Order: sequence, then structure tokens, then C-alpha cells
Amino acid sequence: MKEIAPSILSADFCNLGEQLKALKKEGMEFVHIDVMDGHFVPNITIGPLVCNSIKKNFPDLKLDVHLMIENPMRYIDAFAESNPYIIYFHLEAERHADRLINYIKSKGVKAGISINPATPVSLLEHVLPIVDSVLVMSVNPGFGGQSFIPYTLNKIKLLNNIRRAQNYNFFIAVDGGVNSENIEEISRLGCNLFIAGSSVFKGNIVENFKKLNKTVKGKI
Ligand SMILES: O=C(CO)[C@H](O)[C@H](O)COP(=O)(O)O
Ligand SMILES: [Co+2]
Repeated sequence: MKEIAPSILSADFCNLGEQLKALKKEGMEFVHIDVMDGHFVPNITIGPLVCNSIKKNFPDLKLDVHLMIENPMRYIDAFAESNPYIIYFHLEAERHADRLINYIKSKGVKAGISINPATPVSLLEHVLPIVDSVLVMSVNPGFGGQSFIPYTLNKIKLLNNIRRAQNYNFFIAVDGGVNSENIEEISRLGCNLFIAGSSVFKGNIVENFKKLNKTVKGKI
């Protein structure tokens, strides 16, 4: 799989429906939703109400829900209500990762685990066989529009190597500072889902999406 997941963190919230409609027309399948609680990260953003509204208006969009919150277990039921494609939680925010992965799956939702730039891939060793996705943060979480941290490329490469060697099934998602200049390299290293906020929503959103999408799908 090679897909772009536009992150609505950088969308125009007064025109969110129109923007999603325009992107969907160009083949957008995933929409990335950044949930921030003002504790795990300094910012406060979106809750389950918005997820429910997007799902109601765009039932076939795959909701890619990125929880950047403390105590994620407490909110799984609420976010599972919108029937998302996947819920990611942060390893740094959860002492009982195995329990939480299984709980998310018990709701019929794919379970993803996200790691901050400074968190090593080795900490995921024992859960890699059971997660549906690993989300590599390529910026420090909390805000859109930051620059891609180059050393995170090594983490993508390492995850891809482990996946190949062990025959694991998780997909690799990368989030933060993804743009038309670095997306090709990120793709070559084995990334499957490219989360892009400002590089889609700043400027001409349709043209931005088309360019990124064509690059990862190898049509240019
Ligand atoms: O999780 C996030 C920030 O914590 C966002 O998904 C990410 O930053 C996307 O925005 P941009 O592409 O502008 O970096
Ligand atoms: Co995100």
C-alpha cells in the first residue's frame, strides 16, 4: 500500500467538508485526525465529535486517528464509535501497550502504535507481530508545519528491514514534515502511509495532493 493521508490539522475548519470533498474527488482514501489533549503534547485539538461528523458525511473515508493523549485507554470506546480504520496511541503515553493493542482490536478497529523521534524502534520488538501499523513521528508531536527530522529515516529503514526479515504484516506510517521534496526518499525506504498536513492544505490543496499522490504511486 502507498497512500497519502492528509492531516486536517492544517485544514480550514470553516470549510472542512468542502476541502475533504475536493480531495476525495482526487482519490483520497485516508484522512488523518490529530487528537491532542494539552498534556501529552502542548496543543489541544480534535475530539470524537469531529470524527463522528466526518464519518457521517464521508462514510467511505478511512479515518486514521492519531491519539496524542495521556491515558489513551480511557478514550478508545469514544473514538471507536466513528468506526475508524485505525487508532494509533503513543508508546510513551501507555505502560500497558500489549493490553491496549488488544483492546483496540477487540473493538473491530486496527491498532497502531506511534513513537516519538527520540524513541528507539527496539522498544517495539515484542509488539511488532501484533500491531497493524507503526507510525514513525518525524517531528516532535504537537504542531503542524514543522521540519522533517532526518534521523527518523533510519527508523523507517530499520522497521522495513525487520518487517521483511520476520515476515510481519504491519504497515509503516510517517507523520510530520512530509512534502514533495522528501516523499520519494521516504517511500523508497518502505513507508506505506504518508501523513501530510501543511504540504497538502497550504496553497492549492488539490494540486498539492495530486503531486504527492502521483509521486508515491510511481506515476511520474
Ligand atoms: O501529528 C502531527 C503533529 O503532531 C501531524 O499529523 C503532523 O504534524 C502533520 O503536519 P505537517 O505535515 O504539517 O507536519
Ligand atoms: Co498526526
